[in-house]
Amino acid sequence: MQVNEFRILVLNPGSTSTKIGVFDNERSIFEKTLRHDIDKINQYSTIIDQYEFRKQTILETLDEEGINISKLNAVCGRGGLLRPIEGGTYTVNNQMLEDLKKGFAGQHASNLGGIIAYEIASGLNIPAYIVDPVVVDEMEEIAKVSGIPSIKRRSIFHALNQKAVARRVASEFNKKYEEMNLVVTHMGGGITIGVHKQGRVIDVNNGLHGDGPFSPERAGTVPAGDLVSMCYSGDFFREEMMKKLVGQGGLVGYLGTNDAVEVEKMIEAGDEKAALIYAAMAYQIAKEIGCASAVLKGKVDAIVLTGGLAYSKKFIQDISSYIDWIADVLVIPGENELQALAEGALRVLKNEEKAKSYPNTKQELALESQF
Ligand SMILES: Nc1ncnc2c1ncn2[C@@H]1O[C@H](COP(=O)(O)OP(=O)(O)OP(=O)(O)O)[C@@H](O)[C@H]1O
Ligand SMILES: CCCC(=O)O
Repeated sequence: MQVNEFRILVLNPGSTSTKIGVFDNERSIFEKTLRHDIDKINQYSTIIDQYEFRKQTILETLDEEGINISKLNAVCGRGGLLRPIEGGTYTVNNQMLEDLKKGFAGQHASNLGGIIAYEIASGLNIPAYIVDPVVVDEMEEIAKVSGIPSIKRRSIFHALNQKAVARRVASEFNKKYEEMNLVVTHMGGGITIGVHKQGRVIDVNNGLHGDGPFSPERAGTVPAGDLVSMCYSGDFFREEMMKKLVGQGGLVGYLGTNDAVEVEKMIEAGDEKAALIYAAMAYQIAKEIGCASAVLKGKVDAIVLTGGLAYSKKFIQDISSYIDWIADVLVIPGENELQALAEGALRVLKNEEKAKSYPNTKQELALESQF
């Protein structure tokens, strides 16, 4: 390593895997997806209980790969369901650890990111960070009004990938992220459409709890009156209703799979129901992009499509046919979350940005968990 080069370990825990990477500055020198046996995962009653097992698996893998962790300068994990905070790189502190452990805004595998990063980093006396967790909240007040006074719209979305992709697009335009107006659509297991106005995501659908287009495994917005009737029908427990929204909604609910590749095979084989549902998912995404463009009053520099579904030419064509009159449509398939974590930590290590302290404000600290 040269002077001014920083070695960063990055960790992105997902529901059945943990993606890890080691970066020398922006350059990846090692990346691996550690797949966890589903029976092993199911032995633990909560996500937090998986902490020791996942940490050991990471450390053993680094050892097997001959990566000497004493050479690390920082560890950076994907942040989880914390209090709503603005985007950026945060130092993992005691309040954050407490909120991640109890799941301040719910249980999510990414809650483990900050905890494991902290545990590895503190043993090495180096800093631990998280970057752009799913609860990044830069929404304007007007966007939070729901129509029922006791319900506030919430910002839960693919902040890490959306912001990384938006920065990349800005640099392709030779501009700063803060100079661009972008509509960024992440299309994975969940789907979120963010209105990026000059470096802030001023409106976005809550991709986790039933809002926006339906997705491979989530229901998105559904007719509210019918949902209330189902809840009170006596036919379903609360957990069953929640699963209809997250896990068993969307493509899973209609077609029994969350795999869009599989759905495209069904369509090629002449399955008309699959064709209708897949077309409806593209239609709902396009409608949401239209809404996001209205928030920007039509001043949209580009529409960006990213996430796993962006690998599908058919799906991209279908969405584009509704929205390409609004602005150029840029396609950046997949997600680059490990790179984004490394870059977030690096901006701080190089003193280009100051690490933020969690929580940022007294109002954030005063919030009470609803979970
Ligand atoms: N080549 C492809 N063509 C069509 N669909 C694809 C292709 N590759 C991946 N997908 C689909 O993308 C979806 C998964 O996307 P992704 O991997 O971004 O999700 P995830 O990481 O599990 O969830 P999330 O992005 O919400 O965190 C699946 O429906 C998968 O079938
Ligand atoms: C919407 C938050 C990220 C996810 O899909 O789990």
